[in-house]
Amino acid sequence: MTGAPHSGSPSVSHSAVIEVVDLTKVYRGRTQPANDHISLSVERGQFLGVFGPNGAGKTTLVKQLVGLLRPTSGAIFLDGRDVVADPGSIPLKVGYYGQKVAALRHHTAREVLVFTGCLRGLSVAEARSQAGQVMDRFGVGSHADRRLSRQSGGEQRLAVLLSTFIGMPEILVLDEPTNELDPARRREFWDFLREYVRARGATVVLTTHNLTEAEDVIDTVALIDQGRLVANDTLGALKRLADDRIRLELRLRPGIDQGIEQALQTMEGSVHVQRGRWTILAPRERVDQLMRFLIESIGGEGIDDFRLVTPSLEDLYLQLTANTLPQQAELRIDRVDHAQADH
Ligand SMILES: Nc1ncnc2c1ncn2[C@@H]1O[C@H](COP(=O)(O)OP(=O)(O)OP(=O)(O)O)[C@@H](O)[C@H]1O
Repeated sequence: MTGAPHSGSPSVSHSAVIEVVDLTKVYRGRTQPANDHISLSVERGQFLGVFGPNGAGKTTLVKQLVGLLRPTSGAIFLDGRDVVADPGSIPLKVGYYGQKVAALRHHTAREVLVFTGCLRGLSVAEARSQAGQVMDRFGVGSHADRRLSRQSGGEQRLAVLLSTFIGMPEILVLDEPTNELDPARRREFWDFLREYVRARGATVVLTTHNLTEAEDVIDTVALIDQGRLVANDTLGALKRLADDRIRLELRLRPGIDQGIEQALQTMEGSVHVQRGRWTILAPRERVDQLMRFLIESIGGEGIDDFRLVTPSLEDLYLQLTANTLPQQAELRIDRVDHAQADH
């Protein structure tokens, strides 16, 4: 991806809780920067989603935000304080969840939560009370007093993830928080996070590959590709920039596809077929006509399943990272049959 990032606001703001200024990180022994001149800001109460392909530089960025990695050049300010020169206040202000839990394996879930609370200035009684509440909510109760090393991967991560919230820090930096959580706990986590942010007025920076779930909570997007910030704006602004066509997803009963394929070619808009699933992108004003056409030519009984959706964060992501992920860049192509292209 080339060119300046799309941004609707100045990249650095003086009212920001987090300011990243021209940040570059080159790991020892590497020539390619993992973060390449990144500047962005996060306002108080804002929820920033940081996205990008594997190896794009997301973890490198968030580790520098919380003082765990030293920038090669550039600066980071938390509430106006230079993170590199003055790292002392970070643990009090920031709840950080990283991807590794190894160091805590010999402690129980409850200990991890209570220790964290005490480090953030709570009394033992208050830390115990907050730990009990959050563990009850996530059903940790039965294994709260077992060492993490004797718990499953998901249970270990959940305990460490929940410790992020103890002491109610005003800034959260969460690196892939829902990895390894089962679907019910993932849903519970997003609900909990939304409530926390509302109640605390918290500022959040979150990385995830789960764009569909993140879309419901984020305000702004930072898209990183090969170390560079390629897009930074509100979710709405970026989606409008990407595509404002409506997407019709359709699954037809076997044998129907052949009959309508030719007819669909005559329609305006993009058609994408993936192993029996049709995706049709149409301008908003043509959706009525498209639906009528499908019902008339196929009949309701020929349609197994369908949904009409506006472009998602995932569509936006695939479009903006199209240069890195060429096989997924179907949005602007008029007709691609992935079932054939895959072979
Ligand atoms: N300790 C390290 N030493 C050298 N290179 C590293 C180190 N950690 C990460 N890298 C490299 O820096 C780049 C960015 O890595 P980073 O972990 O920040 O990516 P990411 O966007 O978080 O990826 P993922 O989505 O896979 O977690 C990658 O090329 C990675 O191989």
